[in-house]
Amino acid sequence: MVAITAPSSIEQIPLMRCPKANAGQAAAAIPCVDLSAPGAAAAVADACRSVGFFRATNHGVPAGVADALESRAMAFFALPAQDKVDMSGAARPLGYGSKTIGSNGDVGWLEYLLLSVSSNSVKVSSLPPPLRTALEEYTAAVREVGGRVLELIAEGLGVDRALLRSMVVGREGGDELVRVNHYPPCPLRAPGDCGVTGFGEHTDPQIISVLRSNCTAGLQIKLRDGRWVPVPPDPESFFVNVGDSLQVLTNGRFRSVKHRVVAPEGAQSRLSVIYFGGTAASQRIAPLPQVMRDGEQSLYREFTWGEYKRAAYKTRLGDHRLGPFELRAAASEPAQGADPQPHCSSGTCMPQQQQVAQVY
Ligand SMILES: C=C1C[C@]23C[C@@]1(O)CC[C@H]2[C@@]12CC[C@H](O)[C@@](C)(C(=O)O1)[C@H]2[C@@H]3C(=O)O
Ligand SMILES: O=C(O)CCC(=O)C(=O)O
Ligand SMILES: [Fe+2]
Repeated sequence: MVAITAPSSIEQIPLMRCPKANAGQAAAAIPCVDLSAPGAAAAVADACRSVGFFRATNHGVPAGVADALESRAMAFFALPAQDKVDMSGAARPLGYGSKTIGSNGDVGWLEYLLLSVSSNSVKVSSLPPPLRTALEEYTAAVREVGGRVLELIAEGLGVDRALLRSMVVGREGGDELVRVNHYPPCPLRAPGDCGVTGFGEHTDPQIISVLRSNCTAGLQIKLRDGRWVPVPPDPESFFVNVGDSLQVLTNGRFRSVKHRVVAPEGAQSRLSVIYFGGTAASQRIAPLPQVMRDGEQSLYREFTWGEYKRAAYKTRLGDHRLGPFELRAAASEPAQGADPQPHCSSGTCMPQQQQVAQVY
């Protein structure tokens, strides 16, 4: 057993190895879409089909809105651990969390706030008022970006422009979340070619996710050919990813992208804010009839967002959550979900589970 002592509010977490991604390929692999350009709908649909992820520019959100949230959030995370819990409640799953993600044993080198933001009220009573205000302003702005992207996706798919947006934005009983993740600099070093896991590989269960980060790198996405590439940070852009629900709504034409975060090795923290656009619990998640070709069968059995969310929250982060809902082998990925050690070139890495058990 190796004792790891780390400074600051994050004391000890199991060391998990997060293989380094292929930096050389990043820029070319990540589509960039100017949301205000005439061809934006086709470009968004292309990006969702090919990668399931893109960088969005010309989104119309003033820099000050995100900057204000960033500074308020950093001030919050600098508070003593007990104050953060007292102000937000311990994550179950909403609230303040540190090192644990979800309730099924996942850990990462991070602390976070996970909030429900439907109808634009941040439902945590005792957050510092300036943070609450910054969160509400940011949420209103990022929701608009999400809504615009959903309109563009609908247009790109050739379905009614309002169809997807109305499942998420302003939807009665809708399920929108905002997550603020803080990854402090990590003093630990994983052996071989690996970093320390900030947030383990996973797909997002919702329809879409819209992410904004500060200048500190760490996010990686998995391309369709299996390669992991780092996402160069760009605080002026938003990064959009396809969630599991959109994969189903398009009958697999768009694929929810696997992504993960490696903890920062330098002196700077990573701060990311993600808006998750989910729908109402009663909403049926099934391929949109307008996208289906004649005679095309659904790849998934019928379910509602409520059913999927309940099932998803019983899974581990890296599990293939859509697996139990798939009807045909064609739609499936390896049943075990996360690769044991997908791309560690040193060849010395072990499956995460064993690492957790072994290294403390
Ligand atoms: C391990 C888990 C954390 C998560 C719920 C889950 O059981 C599986 C999905 C995870 C995820 C990933 C995307 C979002 O960050 C999140 C809020 C979500 O909706 O699904 C998290 C969940 C969480 O942190 O509670
Ligand atoms: O923090 C990040 O950059 C990504 C986090 C993430 O994927 C998530 O919270 O679901
Ligand atoms: Fe995610």
